[in-house]
Amino acid sequence: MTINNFRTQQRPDSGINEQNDERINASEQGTISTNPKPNVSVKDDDADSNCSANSHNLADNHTVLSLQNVKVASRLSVEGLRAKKGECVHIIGPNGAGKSTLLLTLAGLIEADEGNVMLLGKPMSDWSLATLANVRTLLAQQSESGFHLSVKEYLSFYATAQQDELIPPVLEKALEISGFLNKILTQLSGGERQRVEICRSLLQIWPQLERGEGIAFLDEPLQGLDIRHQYALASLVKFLCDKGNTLLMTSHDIALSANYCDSLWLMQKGCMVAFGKPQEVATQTNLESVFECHFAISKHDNFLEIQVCAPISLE
Ligand SMILES: Nc1ncnc2c1ncn2[C@@H]1O[C@H](COP(=O)(O)OP(=O)(O)OP(=O)(O)O)[C@@H](O)[C@H]1O
Repeated sequence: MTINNFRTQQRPDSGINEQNDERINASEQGTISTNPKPNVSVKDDDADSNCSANSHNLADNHTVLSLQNVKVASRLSVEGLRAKKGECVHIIGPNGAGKSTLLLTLAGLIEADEGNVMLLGKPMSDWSLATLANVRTLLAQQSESGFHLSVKEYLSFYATAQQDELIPPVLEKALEISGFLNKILTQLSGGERQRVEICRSLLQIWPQLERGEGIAFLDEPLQGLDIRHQYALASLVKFLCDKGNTLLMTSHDIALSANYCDSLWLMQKGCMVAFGKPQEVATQTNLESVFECHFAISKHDNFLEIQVCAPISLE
């Protein structure tokens, strides 16, 4: 298949990025074994429910995304959350906590069994996937394309005709892709590949991101990146949010997330156990309870330092 033929058919990864253009029905296996009893301090007063940080007031014009009483099979149960325009949200929690499930539900790719998910004031069920693709973008985990294309060919599917450069300068600065534009996708290293996928996902809605009207969901974008590119990506995400875009990303780097987000969402066993300002959520009590290991937290030059400070016992 030639590139031109290909272009008229579909974007090369459309089957991956939009999950075969079908919303996943939530009634699948997978269990949350027990309701978590997070011995954590959530910032709201009435936190008696095992599985709830409190609902935000959702009646706010600046709300881009919100959900209420959402349940996804036995994988996710969240009472109320919202993301405001320009907000940079990082979602943390142990493996299997429900971070990806929440992200995909908010992105409209998993249909909730119960509850309401609203995007820009409209119920998620009223959005077609085709329209959604123009409003928000998603970097899924394992979203690598296996096509025999060069990086340049691959990214050109996502660039708009109005773009002066294939890769806008700010993306190039953070992701540094131009050095391997002519390489074939399958011949890139894992981290290079991830940088291309991040670029691809942002190019998909670049005009909206430039106007400060974009919404992006990035599932573990730091995966595979070296430390400088991790922090460059965090800066890029923050930069885009400062322009008015709303970005949500999952992360396993608690320290990075706590320093680079406006709101930190902490999940455990399918539930949101705390959310809000990073220094209020990434507390020693919360982190030790959820991750079941010892943390040392300190602040230097306004930078939160968070590290595991004792070996994990295997006995
Ligand atoms: N397609 C699926 N069908 C059924 N259950 C699933 C499916 N995908 C994930 N699960 C289950 O849902 C729960 C939450 O998974 P999810 O991928 O959202 O966690 P996560 O916090 O993103 O984890 P990780 O940090 O490992 O990526 C887990 O118990 C998982 O086994």
